[in-house]
Amino acid sequence: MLNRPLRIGTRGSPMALAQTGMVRDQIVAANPGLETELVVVTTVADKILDRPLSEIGGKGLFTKELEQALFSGEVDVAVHSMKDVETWLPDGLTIACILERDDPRDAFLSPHADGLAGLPAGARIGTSSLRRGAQVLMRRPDLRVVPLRGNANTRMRKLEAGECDATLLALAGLQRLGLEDMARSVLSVEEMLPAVAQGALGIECRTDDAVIRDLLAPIACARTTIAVSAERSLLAELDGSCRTPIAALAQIDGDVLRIDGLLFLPDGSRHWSASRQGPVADAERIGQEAGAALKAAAGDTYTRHLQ
Ligand SMILES: NCc1[nH]cc(CCC(=O)O)c1CC(=O)O
Repeated sequence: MLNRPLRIGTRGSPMALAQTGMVRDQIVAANPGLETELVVVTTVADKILDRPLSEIGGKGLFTKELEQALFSGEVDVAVHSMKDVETWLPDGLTIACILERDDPRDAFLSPHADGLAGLPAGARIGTSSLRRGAQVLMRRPDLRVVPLRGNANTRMRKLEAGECDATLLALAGLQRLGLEDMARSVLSVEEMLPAVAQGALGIECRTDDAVIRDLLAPIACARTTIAVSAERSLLAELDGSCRTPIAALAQIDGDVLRIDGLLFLPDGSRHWSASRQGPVADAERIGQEAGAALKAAAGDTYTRHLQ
């Protein structure tokens, strides 16, 4: 047991604060009497709002400052959207706990249509996500993708102001903000395969901090941990840079895990898909094989344009 308040590090965006509050409630419910303190840490992703993150480059744009706060002891745990956690963590830190996944799908927001199919040719989809942009263009090459950055609230404001005709946001994020009514529809995973780990929250801590790990263990979700490990193995195999549009979703049915992955050229003109399934116990290997299959399918194009 910890005889002082648990210091919980979080980004300061409305979505980050909402989800960290939910995680804190779960930690306290599992550890009655534990006191907590939120520590808001500003990351590069919160500071640079006028350029796509894929252009800013570098790894860990959402996580680096939180990880520094973990190393310095300023915080004991950091709450992340697993989607924002880089493929390889720094030595000494670990994701000690992944919580039960929320809906991994993307929501469609637009004053003009109920879904992608309802948009007229030339309509502008606002997104700075290479994955969403490439996937939209793959299905509707007649649409235009325009950059749209900022947190979810900012993006909705820009949509209302007419900077674009439609946008896509993670449904889980909208739900955590209590704004799921803003969604005109939810895109099926066949129409828009989600990002690796979308909808899953994780808690990072110092690897050797056994006291903290014991506090977190009871709220971990085994199924989500397995699904996310398969998806992250796919990502690791592709060694994705932030210029690489990749989508992947692992789903568990009984003892069987199935993973679907997609790799695209950013303009959606080409794509490669791979699916694998097998026993849940082999999650990492299945993810890795699907990643290897994607890489092999893309061949030269991968080495030249995507790596
Ligand atoms: N890139 C920012 C980000 N990181 C995680 C989510 C959504 C919430 C989640 O996946 O847990 C979002 C916003 C979005 O994509 O709409």
